[in-house]
Amino acid sequence: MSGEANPFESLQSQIDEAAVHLDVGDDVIERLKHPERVLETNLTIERDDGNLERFKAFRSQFNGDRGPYKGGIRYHPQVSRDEVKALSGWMVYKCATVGIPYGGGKGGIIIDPDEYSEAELERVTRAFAKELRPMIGVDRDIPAPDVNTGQREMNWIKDTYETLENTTEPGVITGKNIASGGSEGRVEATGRSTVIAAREAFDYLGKDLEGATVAVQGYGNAGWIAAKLIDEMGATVVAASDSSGGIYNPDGFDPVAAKDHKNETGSIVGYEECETEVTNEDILTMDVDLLIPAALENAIDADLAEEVTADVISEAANGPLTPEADAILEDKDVFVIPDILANAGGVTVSYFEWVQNRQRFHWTEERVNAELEELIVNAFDALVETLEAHDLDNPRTAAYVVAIGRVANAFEEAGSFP
Ligand SMILES: NC(=O)C1=CN([C@@H]2O[C@H](COP(=O)(O)OP(=O)(O)OC[C@H]3O[C@@H](n4cnc5c(N)ncnc54)[C@H](O)[C@@H]3O)[C@@H](O)[C@H]2O)C=CC1
Ligand SMILES: O=C(O)CCC(=O)C(=O)O
Repeated sequence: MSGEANPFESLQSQIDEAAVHLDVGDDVIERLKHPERVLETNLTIERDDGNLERFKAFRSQFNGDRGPYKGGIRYHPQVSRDEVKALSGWMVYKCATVGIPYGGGKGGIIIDPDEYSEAELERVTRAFAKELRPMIGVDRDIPAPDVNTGQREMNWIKDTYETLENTTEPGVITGKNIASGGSEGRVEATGRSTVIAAREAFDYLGKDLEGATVAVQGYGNAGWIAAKLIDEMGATVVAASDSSGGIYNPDGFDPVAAKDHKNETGSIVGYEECETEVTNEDILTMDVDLLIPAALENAIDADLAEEVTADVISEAANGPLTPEADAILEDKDVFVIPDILANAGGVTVSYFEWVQNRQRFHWTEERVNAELEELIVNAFDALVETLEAHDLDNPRTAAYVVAIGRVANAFEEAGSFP
């Protein structure tokens, strides 16, 4: 977590903003602002040099009213209990926004994966999977990738779970590689929904995506795929950054070649098509039509928000704006597609993966992408309908109005259990 804002408090204020537009009791809203439970655990593994090292890890199960808890696992030095709580809450409202039958969860380990060998990371991951085993399950809680985790870690968790449970249950985790039961299109899904949502927003605002300029903060799974796909849609990616710095070419550059450069050198910085190096702040305040923050929370605070010049922001990252920044951008008429819709492609295709695992069946990539497209477009339409029906200015508030309504409805319909 970067910056000063506490993401859990940001989540709660986003819920409060929407709650005033809903006919849901304060007691129910209060329930929807806190996780049901949080596991805090310590993982001790043997380093390659024979010494032991301890890592703190978390799994937050925020709300299960609409289905099993669902959400990724993050490896990062700045993981914290409150960050994991916030991320798990955003999962609840994300799944409700796109209408998939899940609640929300999220996990994380306080670790910088760059400092450890692959064998050490496998031991840490398997130790975490052992701790998670009693609380996860195909109908209970289904983890997935997030920052610094991917197919490799998901495969290890699946294998540990199945070994300890003496079963084969690939649907206990999503984001696996294809051979281990993964879905076509999952790797691309987060970036794909980010650009589908952006395309819909441009259409809604009467703006042309063809030739529109784009800046992307963060060039990992979500960011680089968004850059590649928006380029394929006819927009021009002029700037991008990763944790080492940023690159800029006013005429645009090839996002795939920039990714190749990152794969070869560890960073996009130095990519030859972009002679100009820029800071992350430059990227976020650049005069572009579309800004895609795809790194971490709190990337844009109030001060930076004053400087933002993009017309549309599509939030690939979770929680990239502080609440103060959100309010400033609303005043400036920047159309912000909230994370709980823009990046919902990841969990949506995770849902498709889980469905395929349960069916013991494999969908084509065409089918995955077509079903994803339909769900994201429908969710965008519901957001716009709510925005207009409630005369709201902030698309995030509209998304929360839709999502909280659905979660509260599921809770109230379930009745009370003594
Ligand atoms: N992987 C997924 O399926 C999903 C990811 N997300 C969100 O997308 C965001 C990015 O996640 P991934 O792409 O999966 O992670 P990743 O680990 O693949 O990539 C993260 C990228 O952000 C960059 N970065 C980190 N700090 C930065 C900084 N201060 N400035 C600029 N770049 C910085 C890193 O260098 C890296 O390029 C996170 O907020 C995550 O929660 C959301 C939905 C699903
Ligand atoms: O694929 C999933 O289940 C969750 C992805 C995730 O962690 C997110 O959407 O933030």
